[in-house]
Amino acid sequence: MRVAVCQLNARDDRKVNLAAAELLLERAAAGGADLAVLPEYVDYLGPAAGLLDPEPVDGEVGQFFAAVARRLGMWVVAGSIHERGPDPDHTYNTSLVFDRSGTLAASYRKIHLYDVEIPGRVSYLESATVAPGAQPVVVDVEGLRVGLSICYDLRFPELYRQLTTDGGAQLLVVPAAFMLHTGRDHWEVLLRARAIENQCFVAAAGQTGDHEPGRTCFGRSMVVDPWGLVLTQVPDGQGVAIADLDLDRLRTIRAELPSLANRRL
Ligand SMILES: O=C(O)CCC(=O)C(=O)O
Repeated sequence: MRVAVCQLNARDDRKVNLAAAELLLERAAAGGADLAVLPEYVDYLGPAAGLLDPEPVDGEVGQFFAAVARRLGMWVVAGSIHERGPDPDHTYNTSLVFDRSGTLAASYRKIHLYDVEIPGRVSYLESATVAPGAQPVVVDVEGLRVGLSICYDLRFPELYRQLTTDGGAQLLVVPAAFMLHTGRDHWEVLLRARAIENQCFVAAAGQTGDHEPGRTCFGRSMVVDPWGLVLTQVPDGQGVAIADLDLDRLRTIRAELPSLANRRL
């Protein structure tokens, strides 16, 4: 299984964002990727006032990614989009997974919402406009078990443990828009920790660069192997990085260092 992580700088224009995402997906497909992962909020990253009416998963944005997946014959994790929420004031932050025929194979609503106040650095109250999901999701991608998550979820190891032990995950995907302030110190450490402790591959696709209003994202999208080694990463700016997942290596690591089997509950 060949996996691509696509690093994007989404702005406040849905049409422009979708076109940029499509270009990155085309690069992933040209590189032979079977599965490509896009970042969180691939449809829109900008002032709340500029957000178009949020749609259901089969709205225009969903249909757009379905068509791209079908045209490229590639699995696509449309990182996350603004899904119509439970009331007019709240959306869901939802990841969509399309198979090679463009059929929606799974969707996952971000469970952990980013409500953080670091004076002078980060001020974010995601729960003011987003309703949380409640259901962890693992999807079968041609025999590969893929656990879904979004951005801030990365700080909650119990979610990934559940995806792995209950859901049988072998690959954990993390679409994100990690900010520069936290990302530069925490992003890679957290991704490698989730990979090591769950003995899973991790494919993490981040937003990069500046976004209105005043948000700068860290980027550094990467694929990590179950030993915690970074197989590939995207430098600053938009781009794609591709890695082959060797499932024999995953099985060997789990057999030789059986920390999942050695858990004491
Ligand atoms: O956890 C972090 O540091 C960043 C999380 C974030 O930006 C998000 O969930 O949108």
